[in-house]
Amino acid sequence: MFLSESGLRILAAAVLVLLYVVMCAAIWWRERRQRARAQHEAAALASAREGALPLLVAYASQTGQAEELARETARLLHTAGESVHLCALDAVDVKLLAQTQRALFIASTYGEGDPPDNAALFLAHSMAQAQDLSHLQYGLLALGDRQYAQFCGFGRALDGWLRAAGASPWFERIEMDNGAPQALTAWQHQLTQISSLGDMPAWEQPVFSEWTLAARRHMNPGSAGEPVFHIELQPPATEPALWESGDLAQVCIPADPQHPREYSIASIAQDGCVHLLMRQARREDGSPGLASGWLTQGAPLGAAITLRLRAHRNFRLEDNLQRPLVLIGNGTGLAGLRSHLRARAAAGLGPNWLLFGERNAAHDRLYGDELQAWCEGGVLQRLDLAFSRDRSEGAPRAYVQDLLAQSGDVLRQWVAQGAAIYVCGSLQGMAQGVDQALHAVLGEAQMDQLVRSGRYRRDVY
Ligand SMILES: Cc1cc2nc3c(=O)[nH]c(=O)nc-3n(C[C@H](O)[C@H](O)[C@H](O)COP(=O)(O)O)c2cc1C
Repeated sequence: MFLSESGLRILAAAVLVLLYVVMCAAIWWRERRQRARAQHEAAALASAREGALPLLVAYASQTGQAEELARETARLLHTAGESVHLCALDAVDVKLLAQTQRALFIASTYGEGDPPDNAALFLAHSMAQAQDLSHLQYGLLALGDRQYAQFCGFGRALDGWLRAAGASPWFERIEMDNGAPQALTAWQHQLTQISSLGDMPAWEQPVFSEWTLAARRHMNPGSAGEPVFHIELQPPATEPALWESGDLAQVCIPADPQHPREYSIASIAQDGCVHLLMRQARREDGSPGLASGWLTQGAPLGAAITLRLRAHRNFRLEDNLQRPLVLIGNGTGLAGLRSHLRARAAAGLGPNWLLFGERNAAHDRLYGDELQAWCEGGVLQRLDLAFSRDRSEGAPRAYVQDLLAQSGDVLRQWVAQGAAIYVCGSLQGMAQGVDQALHAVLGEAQMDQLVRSGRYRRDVY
């Protein structure tokens, strides 16, 4: 039996609608399962030792390393029979501290000795006042990198504040330089001392697997900046590769396997492979950077890449899924924003507004066709681009933060309608400037409220 042309069209439309319904149902089902799992985890952690005051495990984490260590710490203590309260430092206030007798803090440092975003309010409010914490015993693991002048700056400040408030450290602050395993061993040792509940179960090591370098495309030929590449990595056939938009990929490179590099994922799980947007870094002698040089140039197509997906909860959509989104970034920061836009396009969610900055329109329109198609298809309700080097003689350079200042009224409207703001890209220059512009347009109180409610999220480096 043959169908007429209109019959075929109806059939094709019906199949499309069916596929769409199945995809929506799958997304809904996955979210339901994730929510149930999170509730179950929280209830299980809290109920381990009925009656005992829970041990507080609080993390200050920007890209999730401290958070990951805090989760593993909480899991171990819980398995050892402790009742544990796990949360971000911003969720800790004076009242909670007054009721807490034992606490573990795991805190990283950002900017130049600054706290991560999810500890900024704690610093501004709780740490700004003197408190009596003489009832509190605590342990502290500070994460940092000795290449920065203010090594473990925030962890040290937190430790100093706790001591000044009369809290008693169980042990001297442990400082972890760039993920050094010795610090982790010292931390694990201290945990066995604190819990005094018998042997601690083994710490779960992160598991890497072998992915395949499947494609690589030069994105900005002729650019005044360093070359940028779109890279596709195929998961191993044996493993389902699941991640959420906003998550990170950790890559181990052969020349430096002890220090995995982290990149924002530019694709979504439905794409079937991880996309990265990577700029080739240059060393002082002009040679390509160790990791970016290998991934953008050294490794041949088909090469095995040792990779692990890492949840980046601070930058996921989570509760903001149904909200309007304002996405702001520059350069390769488009990666994290693109994953959100692809997720929004797949789920048919909006409205979305992208503000993006690069150097020259002629060479640096990263994913330009895709952005154009999203504008035409309605995925992007608004697209504002700032090309800093395309300026008329004598005019000042315009950056993405300047676009924000120009669109103040529109931004205020979007936020009034419940929008969440996501920023991805370089901290120096872009994210700091954007933060100042947002404060100028929206005001302190509104920004405080956005941070508190998880509507201002950043993946900045
Ligand atoms: C933009 C940026 C700024 C940083 N600034 C500092 C710093 O001032 N002092 C420091 O010790 N570490 C600094 N670090 C290193 C982080 O603290 C370190 O990578 C940490 O492991 C990150 O943990 P997290 O993923 O929990 O945020 C910085 C890292 C980045 C990307």
